Amino acid sequence: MQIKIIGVGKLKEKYLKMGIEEYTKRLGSYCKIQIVEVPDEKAPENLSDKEMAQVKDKEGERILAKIRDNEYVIAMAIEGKLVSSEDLAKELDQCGISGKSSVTFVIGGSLGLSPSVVKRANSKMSFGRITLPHQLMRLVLTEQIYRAFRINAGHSYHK
Ligand SMILES: C[S@@+](CC[C@H](N)C(=O)[O-])C[C@H]1O[C@@H](n2cnc3c(N)ncnc32)[C@H](O)[C@@H]1O
Repeated sequence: MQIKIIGVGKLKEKYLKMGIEEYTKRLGSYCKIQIVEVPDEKAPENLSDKEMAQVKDKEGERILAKIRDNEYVIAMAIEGKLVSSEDLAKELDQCGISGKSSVTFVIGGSLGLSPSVVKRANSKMSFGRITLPHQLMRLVLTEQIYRAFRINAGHSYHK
């Protein structure tokens, strides 16, 4: 299976880079994993609603340009379907069984995802009603994907 994570902006913090590197290395035994970064738009505090929508739309266009037609897209969204680690494992397993071998997770920028990306997504997944910074979300998601593969393989790790 091919897993792609699309995120907005470059990772800044060393601890996040190190964590993501560790889990992508571990995931190498289970799938092909690719992290794709698209450039972010400047989003100062005082943007109007219209300007915020424009920022999200521009980032959204860049995200959509990285998604091929055959990819099963999971949009990460606070208001999406609440899932457990087992639910994520099941969704990935189901993708494998039904021949969807390219699964792409999309994480929005600081203002969230554009409606066009949400429309393209096959499902909308939430890790709880808390707001995680988008760069930390990349690390949490990488760990959860690793956990999901361990669960599906029946390997110890998940508690
Ligand atoms: C800082 S958050 C964006 C906050 C924005 N107000 C919103 O409602 O989307 C950046 C991105 O991280 C992801 N994210 C943050 N917390 C999440 C959560 N609890 N569950 C799923 N995705 C989350 C989403 O993809 C979101 O677009």
